[in-house]
Amino acid sequence: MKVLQIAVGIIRNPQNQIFITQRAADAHMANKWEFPGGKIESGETPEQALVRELQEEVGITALEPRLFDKLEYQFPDRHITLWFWMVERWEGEPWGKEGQPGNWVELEALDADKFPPANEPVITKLTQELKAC
Ligand SMILES: Nc1nc2c([nH]c(=O)n2[C@H]2C[C@H](O)[C@@H](COP(=O)(O)OP(=O)(O)OP(=O)(O)O)O2)c(=O)[nH]1
Ligand SMILES: [Mg+2]
Repeated sequence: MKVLQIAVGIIRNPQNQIFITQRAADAHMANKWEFPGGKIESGETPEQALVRELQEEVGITALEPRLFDKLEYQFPDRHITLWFWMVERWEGEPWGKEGQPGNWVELEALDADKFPPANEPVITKLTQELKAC
């Protein structure tokens, strides 16, 4: 059983849009949409991993990310811990740097069915927060 720690960024602009990317057809959770990010490597803090992954995958440097949520999820073949960072300031403009599709979507239009099942609670939390504003 694989045990993985994952750091991902919820990249949110002032118009309440979120930048999401699509996973490759040959990856775990193939073709699902995701918050960009990836595995925390040994010796890295979750925040360092987030900054590195966002540079590698979407070409931005996250500034002052804040931890929004931390979730555990058991897949049939792996157990993951997801660190979700809210990223509201960054340098550069996000794009699908590894050739993956990327899109800005309205926060209220985020569809949990298009994401891996592990993301459902965080998507609910995000859309509820918006209603509370
Ligand atoms: N990036 C990302 N991964 C997610 C999300 N939700 C979710 O369950 N996952 C899972 C899918 C994968 O099993 C794992 C992330 O691994 P990854 O494939 O992005 O890892 P990585 O970027 O380091 O890629 P690699 O080069 O090691 O393949 O977490 C999400 O919103 N974003
Ligand atoms: Mg990744």
